[in-house]
Amino acid sequence: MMKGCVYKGPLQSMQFLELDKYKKRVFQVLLALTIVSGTVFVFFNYQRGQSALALIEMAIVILSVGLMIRVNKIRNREKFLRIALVYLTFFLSVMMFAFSVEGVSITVFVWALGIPLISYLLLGVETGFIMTAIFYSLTASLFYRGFHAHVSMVDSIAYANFIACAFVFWGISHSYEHSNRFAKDRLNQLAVFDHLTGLYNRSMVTKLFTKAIESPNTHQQQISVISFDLDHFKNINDQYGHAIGDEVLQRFSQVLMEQIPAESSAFRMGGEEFVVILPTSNEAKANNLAEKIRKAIEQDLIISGLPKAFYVSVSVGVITDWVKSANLNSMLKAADQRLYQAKQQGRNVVVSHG
Ligand SMILES: Nc1nc2c(ncn2[C@@H]2O[C@H](COP(=O)(O)OP(=O)(O)OP(=O)(O)O)[C@@H](O)[C@H]2O)c(=O)[nH]1
Repeated sequence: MMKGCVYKGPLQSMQFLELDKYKKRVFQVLLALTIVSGTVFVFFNYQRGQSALALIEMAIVILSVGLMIRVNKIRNREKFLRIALVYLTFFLSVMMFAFSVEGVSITVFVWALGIPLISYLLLGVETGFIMTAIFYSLTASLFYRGFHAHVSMVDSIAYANFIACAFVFWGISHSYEHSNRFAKDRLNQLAVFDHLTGLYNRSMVTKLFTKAIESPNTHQQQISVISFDLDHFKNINDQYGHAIGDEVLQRFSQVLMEQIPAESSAFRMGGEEFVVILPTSNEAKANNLAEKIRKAIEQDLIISGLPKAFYVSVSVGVITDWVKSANLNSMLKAADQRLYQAKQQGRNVVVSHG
């Protein structure tokens, strides 16, 4: 079985992880809650003579209003995470300041339970973990500094409950964000790659073709589309079963990945049909590549579990066009017509004219 296929297409440079909409929503909710509760606390703290705290709270309310107006326009994931990190650091520092104010009620520490929740939901697993570790440690030291002298007054069971609760909140936030990321990665994978062969799936053709022709300095160049269709594949399934048929598809995909150059991409279009997009190409280059792949497949294909090697061949259609006039649909259509001619000519051939 083929494992760990190396993708040669321009995957690395593509931003698949679009800005998580839910993180944006969490941020908006946090901002809204900060504006409402912050305004209440500004009045409350001003009334009881805590003007320094009231002033800092007012600053965070104003900052939150500003961000609330801007946050919807942020499209870039990294930028969003940077802003969220700076905001949350400021927000949690204000919380720490509130914990350290002289004469503060012990109940104010209950707000610390929200630290892992907002850190993980906004910033993800790694940064969420670091933020929680830092601000939980600060909370613990501020609690110790303010209350250790009166610790006999504190109900020790309530104290233990609070600590246990803090760790439960941390653990749940961590595992939730972790499984959420796993599910998101899996979804991205399913949306992009064919599950059997690991090649790009059909839905990626338009995206990667557009990316190839829109790359800088390609305007004066040519691009090729190569269509492949395994010959008499139905016979393989009928003769050896679908599992062996699947293995042939995987082995062919492996050959494709080994042969195509780094800047190109390979797709499984469905069944036993494959396409390669070859940027910065010309007719000779595309033809040579198609021939090389056809010959590589023509060799004995050794499949595990079978008593002897058997032959597999592929028919190929090639089309090359100038990038400035290239159109994906017409190129795919032309490559398929040539592929059809290859089948008509008896299979196991490359057709690049006609
Ligand atoms: N094992 C396996 N078979 C598949 C898969 N998808 C499609 N097929 C089979 O691929 C076969 C395609 O057969 P045909 O379209 O008749 O083509 P062919 O036998 O290759 O004949 P030519 O293309 O004319 O050479 C069918 O038997 C499908 O069931 C798959 O994922 N796994």
